[in-house]
Amino acid sequence: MPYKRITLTHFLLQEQRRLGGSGSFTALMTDIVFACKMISHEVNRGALAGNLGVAGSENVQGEEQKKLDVLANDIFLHMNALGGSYAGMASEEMEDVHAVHGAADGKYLLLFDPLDGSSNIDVNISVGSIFSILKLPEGADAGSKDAFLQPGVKQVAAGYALYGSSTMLVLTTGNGVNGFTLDNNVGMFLLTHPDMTISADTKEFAINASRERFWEPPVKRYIDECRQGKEGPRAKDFNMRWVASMVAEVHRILCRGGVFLYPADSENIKKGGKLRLMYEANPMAFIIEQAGGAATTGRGRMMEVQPTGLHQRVPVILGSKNEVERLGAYHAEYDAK
Ligand SMILES: O=P(O)(O)OC[C@H]1O[C@](O)(COP(=O)(O)O)[C@@H](O)[C@@H]1O
Ligand SMILES: [Mg+2]
Ligand SMILES: [Mg+2]
Repeated sequence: MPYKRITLTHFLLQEQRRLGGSGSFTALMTDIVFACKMISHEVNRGALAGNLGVAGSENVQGEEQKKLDVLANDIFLHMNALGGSYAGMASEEMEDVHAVHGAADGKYLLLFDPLDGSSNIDVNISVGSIFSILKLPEGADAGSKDAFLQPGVKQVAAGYALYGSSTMLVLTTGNGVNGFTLDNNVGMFLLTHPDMTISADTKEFAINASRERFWEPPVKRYIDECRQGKEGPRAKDFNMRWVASMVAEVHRILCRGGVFLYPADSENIKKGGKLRLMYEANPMAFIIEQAGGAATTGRGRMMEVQPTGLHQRVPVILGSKNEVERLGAYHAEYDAK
C-alpha cells in the first residue's frame, strides 16, 4: 500500500484535537494550502503561462513587481477570503491591510510574503511563499494596521511553501516543525520531514558577500573568522551559500544546519535593514526557534521586537544556536566599547 504517509489535512486534524477549539485552526490552514498549491502550479508553468517578467508596477517598498508577485498576492487574497477564517490580511505587495468583510469566523489575521525570492523567478531558481498567523485582539478593528502590529511571540502559527525541485510546505503551530511534500499525482501534501531540528553547530554561513564594504565590525569579524578556516580562530573550515531566496536558505538550514545573515549595514540602515519583520523575519524566527535554533537582530531576540510598521525592515541573523549566540556576543562586545 503506497500511501502510508500522513497527509497534511490529517496532521492538521490531529493538531486541532491537541489545540482543542472549534476546528477553525484546520480551516485557516486549509485556505493557505489551496493558495500554495495554485502558486506552485503557476510557478511551475513559468513561461508556458506567460508568468515570467515584470508586472509594470511598483509595490509599497518601491520595488518593481514581478508578474508572479502580483498573481501570487491575488491568489493568497482570494483563497484566504473564501474560508472566512481571516478577519484581515496584510502582504508585502499591499500598502495597507485588507479587511475581509463578512468573514464569518474571522478570529485571525494573516500576514504573508506571497512570493519570496522574486529576483530568482525568471532564472528558475527556488522561490517560496511565507505566512504568519496572529489572533485578532479582542475588540480590535481588522481593518486597522494596529491590530497587526503584534510581536512575533504572539504568532499562533507560521510557515512557508518552497517551490523548488519539489514543492514543500513547512509549518509550526508552536509544537515543533514539520515538513510536507506535495504529491502532484494525488494533489496532497504528505508528511515527509517530521520534527525537523537544527544542529547547534555548523560549518556553513549564508550572507550576500557583495555588501561586505557596508557591514558593521561585528559581522565583518564573524565572516572573516569563518573564512580563515582551520588556520584561523575558529579552527575549522566553513563553506558559504547564497541563493537570494530567504525561503530556500531557511529550508537548507532546517535540513542541515547553518547560519543566515542579512544584517543592517551602512547602506540599508536608513531603511532599518533589508528583510521585513512581519512577513519574513517573524514567521521564519518562529520556525527556527521551534526547530531548536535561534533568531535575532544581532542585538535582541527577533520575536520580541515590538513592531511599529507593517512593512518595517530589520537586521536578520538566524540558524544554528551557537553561531547566532556567537554573533550576539560579537555585537555586544562591539557595542560595549
Ligand atoms: O538581492 P539580495 O541582496 O541578494 O537579497 C536577497 C533577499 O531578498 C529577498 O529576495 C527579499 O524577498 P522578496 O523577494 O520577497 O522581496 C529574500 O528572499 C532574499 O533573502
Ligand atoms: Mg521576501
Ligand atoms: Mg516577496
